[in-house]
Amino acid sequence: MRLYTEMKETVVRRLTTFPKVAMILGSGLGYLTEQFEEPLAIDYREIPGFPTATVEGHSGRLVFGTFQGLPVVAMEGRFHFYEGHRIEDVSSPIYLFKELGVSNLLITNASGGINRSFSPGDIVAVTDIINFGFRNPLRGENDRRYGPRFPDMSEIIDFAWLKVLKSRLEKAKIDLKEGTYCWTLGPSYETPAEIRAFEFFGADLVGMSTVPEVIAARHCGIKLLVLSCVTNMASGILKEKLTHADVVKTANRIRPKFTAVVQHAVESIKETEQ
Ligand SMILES: O=P(O)(O)O[C@@H]1C[C@H](O)[C@@H](CO)O1
Ligand code: HPA
Repeated sequence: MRLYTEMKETVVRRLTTFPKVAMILGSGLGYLTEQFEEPLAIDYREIPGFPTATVEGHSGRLVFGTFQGLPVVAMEGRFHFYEGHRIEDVSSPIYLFKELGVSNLLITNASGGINRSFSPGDIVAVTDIINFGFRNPLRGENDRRYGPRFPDMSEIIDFAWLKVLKSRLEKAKIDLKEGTYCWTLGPSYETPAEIRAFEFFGADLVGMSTVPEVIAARHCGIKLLVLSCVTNMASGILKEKLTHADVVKTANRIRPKFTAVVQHAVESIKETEQ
């Protein structure tokens, strides 16, 4: 699509190395880019056709650099449908990554825990998704250069990548849970009745992002891993009020653990390629 080529051209003018790995950093998780060597930040407003990030905890920059010895790019802040973006704009960064030659994408988010065995501060590898946002970024004409009209969704993540990550984390004694993420539109948090319904349908986590990005990544064939930070128990479970300030606070509290898990996730890419 012309738009993605234009985005790429603008970005490429500033780059010396093309990224191999891309990351989307969820609410309060943008601090990860502090670990990048030789960082280069490009404001979303400089990229033609790129939406702007409006949510607190999402600073709105693409940060390039080296992380664990690999060339990477991270979105400090993502686009949510509830911000008023068109659904195809929410997923547009994925196609920019594809144009840049990215092979592996790590999507992260903050979420509410529905599964009672989860606690705030847990990190969960998302192994499946439920689209209760009822929007699909592939609606409209299909651009066959990126992928098929009807992409398969039977395995949303790269399980070989997850397997290596799990074995590394086990050795490092870092806990990683697994679960299904359910997307709701937001921006209001869910009601307790909605959470009971999502639980009935098999959801372990609830959040307001990620699913459009996953669909786009599957469409264009980028290897994917999804890590969710449980920032709170979902509505009604603990009888407490939910606030975005608390979401960002918990994401910050687990900074060392989250950073370590992402380091292992990127190291794992090297092992899956051996
Ligand atoms: O971008 P993510 O999914 O990490 O952010 C979550 C969902 C909402 O945007 C916000 C609610 O607190 O955090
Ligand atoms: N619901 C939806 N999105 C979220 C939540 C939640 O409980 N926590 C963080 N993002």
